[in-house]
Amino acid sequence: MANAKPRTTALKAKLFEKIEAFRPRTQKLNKEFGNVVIDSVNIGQAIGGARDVRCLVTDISYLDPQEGIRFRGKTIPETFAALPRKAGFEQPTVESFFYFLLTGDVPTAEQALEVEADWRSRAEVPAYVFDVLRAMPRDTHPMTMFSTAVLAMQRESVFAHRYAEGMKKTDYWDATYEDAMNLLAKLPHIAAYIYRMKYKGDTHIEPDAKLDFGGNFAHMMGIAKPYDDVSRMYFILHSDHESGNVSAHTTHLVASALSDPYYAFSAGLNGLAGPLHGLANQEVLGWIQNVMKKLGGKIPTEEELKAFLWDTLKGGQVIPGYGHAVLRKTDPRYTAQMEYCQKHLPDDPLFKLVNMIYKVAPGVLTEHGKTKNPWPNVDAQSGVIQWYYGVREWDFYTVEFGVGRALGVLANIVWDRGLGYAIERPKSVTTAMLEQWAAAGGRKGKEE
Ligand SMILES: CC(=O)SCCNC(=O)CCNC(=O)[C@H](O)C(C)(C)COP(=O)(O)OP(=O)(O)OC[C@H]1O[C@@H](n2cnc3c(N)ncnc32)[C@H](O)[C@@H]1OP(=O)(O)O
Ligand SMILES: O=C([O-])CC(=O)C(=O)O
Repeated sequence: MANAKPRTTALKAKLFEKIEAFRPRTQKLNKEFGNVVIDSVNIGQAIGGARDVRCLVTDISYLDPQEGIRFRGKTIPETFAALPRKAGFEQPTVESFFYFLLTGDVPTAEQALEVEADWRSRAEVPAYVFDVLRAMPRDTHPMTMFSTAVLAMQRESVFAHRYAEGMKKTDYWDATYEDAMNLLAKLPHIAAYIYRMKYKGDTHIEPDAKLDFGGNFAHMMGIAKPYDDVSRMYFILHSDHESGNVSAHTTHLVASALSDPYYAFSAGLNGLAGPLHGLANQEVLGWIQNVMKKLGGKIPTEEELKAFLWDTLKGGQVIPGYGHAVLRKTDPRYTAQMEYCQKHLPDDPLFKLVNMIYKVAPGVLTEHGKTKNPWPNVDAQSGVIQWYYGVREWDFYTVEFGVGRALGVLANIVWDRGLGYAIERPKSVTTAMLEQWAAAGGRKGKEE
């Protein structure tokens, strides 16, 4: 079994201190205030995907419908401003961000370097993972490959191993942390391997031990600067979006059965692969290319774009990259990437087209009258940047999203185990019960 040796690092020691200090807050709330009502559920929510039901807890990020995401209390610009940078980097390292996400403290440059060294020591991908990937048909979707690679490594799980040996409940967080760190350290290599196996003639670039997470990913992808900074920004922006989104919730749910982080994250990736969630970023590129193809390769006018948006809606399809289950304004992750494009690729034709969609689509969606949020989400802008730097195989984009999302969902399940969260098991009811409660004006008795 690889990577089974328990380690002590400053990050782990700090995390332990934080978890120990936090536990009494959760325990007190649960024991003394467990009956305090914080929400109620109506029939629309039971049928409609539990929208807005407040029944999950996380302190790692919070999504305000108007303002967008805050990581550990900081907005996106505040987060990027606060984190230390290495000389010559425009963006903070993923390592510094992960330290922040996990502990809530902004690391010093040295503390971020320690995470770098720690991940480096765990980065070797077992050879059988590549064998598994190579055994799959080459036209398999890269998300299927990515999720399979993660699942294949389940045999490495420190959590599963120690659980079988009778690990104490108070140690669950420790084994989860070890798995999370082992897994994170390997993801850039696995993702880049899938990319080059599928799209670059099966030629591969070995990792460079001197590089950080984002830098090494760019290096193994075979893409020159500033793709390293692009990757750092991309992974940080896509990391976490509180707990209710499909990938975070799935990871949390599966881990609540004490399935180890390999099982849980692989499941989360399968949710991210849905077109209403992470896969929307590949759908956006596909949709744009369709517009251009229909117009013989030329950039559409605003009127042509409007007509194409209506065609999509009348065809019963969604406009990918627009709308959101929680957000009611332009996603600040969209804005952050738009600002990057304005600075680095202002004249790119695809960027101009995406800006044109931003000008036209909210009006069309508002007139269409269905969506509660006509504004763009993160997926509307991310593909443009990848395309510009040469990653034009858009079915790969969700794999990059998944590498970023790992940071958030794995940090969350470490804390879940630290705070002793229970197995998740909401109650289901039947349609006949809903009809009965609808006729009675609510569920009055406690009979069912
Ligand atoms: C990283 C991420 O996961 S961000 C989201 C990525 N997904 C996309 O961009 C796909 C396009 N967007 C959507 O499908 C939706 O807006 C979602 C899935 C993101 C949110 O879904 P919901 O919370 O159910 O949205 P909402 O309450 O506004 O939906 C109401 C109606 O508007 C429709 N609607 C919502 N967004 C759109 C859109 N972009 N285009 C067309 N119709 C839309 C819904 O399909 C629904 O129609 P229905 O009543 O016929 O079922
Ligand atoms: O919050 C959501 O439901 C979807 C989303 O934007 C994300 O997970 O990044």
